[in-house]
Amino acid sequence: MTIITRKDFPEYFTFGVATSSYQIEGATSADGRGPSIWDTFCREPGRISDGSSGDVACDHYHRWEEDLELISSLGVQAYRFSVAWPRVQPTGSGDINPLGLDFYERLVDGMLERGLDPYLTLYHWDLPQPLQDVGGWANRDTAYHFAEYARAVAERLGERVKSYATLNEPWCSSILSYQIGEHAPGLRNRKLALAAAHHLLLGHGEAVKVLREVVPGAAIGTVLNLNAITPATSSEQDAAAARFEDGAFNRWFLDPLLRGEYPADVWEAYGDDVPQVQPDDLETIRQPIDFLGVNYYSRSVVSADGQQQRPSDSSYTDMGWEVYPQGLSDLLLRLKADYTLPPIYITENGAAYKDTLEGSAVHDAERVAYLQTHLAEVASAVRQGVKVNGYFAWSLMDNFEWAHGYSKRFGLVYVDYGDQQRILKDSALWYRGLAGAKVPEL
Ligand SMILES: N=[N+]=NCCCCNC(=O)[C@@H]1[C@H]2[C@H](O)[C@@H](O)[C@H](O)[C@@H](CO)[C@@H]12
Repeated sequence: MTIITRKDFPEYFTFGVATSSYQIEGATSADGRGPSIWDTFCREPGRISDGSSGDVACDHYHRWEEDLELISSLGVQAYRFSVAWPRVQPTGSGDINPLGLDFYERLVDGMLERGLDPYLTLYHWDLPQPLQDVGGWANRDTAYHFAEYARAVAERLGERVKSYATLNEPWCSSILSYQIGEHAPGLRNRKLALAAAHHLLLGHGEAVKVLREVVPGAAIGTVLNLNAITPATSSEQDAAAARFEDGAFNRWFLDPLLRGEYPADVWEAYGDDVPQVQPDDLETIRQPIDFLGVNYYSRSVVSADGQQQRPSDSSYTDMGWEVYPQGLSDLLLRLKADYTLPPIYITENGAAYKDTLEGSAVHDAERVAYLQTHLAEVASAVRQGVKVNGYFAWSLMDNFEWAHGYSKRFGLVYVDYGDQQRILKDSALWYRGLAGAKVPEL
């Protein structure tokens, strides 16, 4: 296995850890927070595999200082977190809740006091429920409400926040949520899903306009989950299926954002389900961004019969995702070849494994290997000329893993949900050795 060290990365490279509001904060009714679609979804029987919710999660809302100390102890330079829209604007429009903004102001100032760069995500899936009551992202108005929410956050936090990402993984917020139904609001309607995807992209564009006005000195971008996609065999049918999957999963978001157009082949295939696009929408969506966040976990091996293939010579994480580090460099080189790109951050990469607590240790060798091999691919892509400015491990700590509840652990830090103890896993110790290493004299 390639052993990587700090000198495999450029001097400017940022190492960080990432979380999201609904997955770690808990305190879902504290200080004026309104209900989100995930509060609703978790109460619907059968939606969450262990019947849990984010009501308590990692109790980060109350333990935020301890957690900032924990992040700082990992030697990272940056912390990627998200703001809960329902804390800031409980109904999703109209009145702003100052107590909600107070929490994030405390958090950001706490980061700065510890020398941590705040990387803020405005939307990591916790849509205020009142907006869903009138259609959610399938309703075009939500895009405009999102921009006003972005204004409220940026006006309070300003340029103390180094980096503002508008969305996290719009594919998940639309297709996984409105078509596949695995995530909140749990609908199964492709037309609504494609409308939601369009309005998420439109909301991104409207928010970029607002952020350019309010925080002109901050870096502004967005975050996509992207896969490397491989045909199962060399047959033309499988190659065509892989091309379509790439169009529907990757390009459906990359092309509007970076080229101002939807992929024509996929658009054609969607027929009457395609979204209603107003004349200026794509110009709004394609506004220049200062970075593109890429969340990479695995690759897709696609066959014409639609079956997800599981190559037998690969290993798999506890999510059943293939461990395929080369897919990350393949993806980055493909992005460089096919698009005019802003700098990239790997805003999420990590793995769930069945962790066991042994005294006060967790020997998560598989996760260490996963991180090492994927970071080696990032270093390789950088050597090949891809402008990658940083890497955020998913996740700082075990947390609420959406439809899997607390049954899947992605953290570098183990969370004992019984007493909320945080325990560094071997992967945290390993990551500290890399992220916290002195930058080599050039
Ligand atoms: N069917 N199906 N799905 C295939 C694609 C699912 C992709 N899921 C992600 O990327 C989510 C991202 C999220 O930001 C974070 O909040 C999640 O905790 C991690 C781990 O799950 C990843």
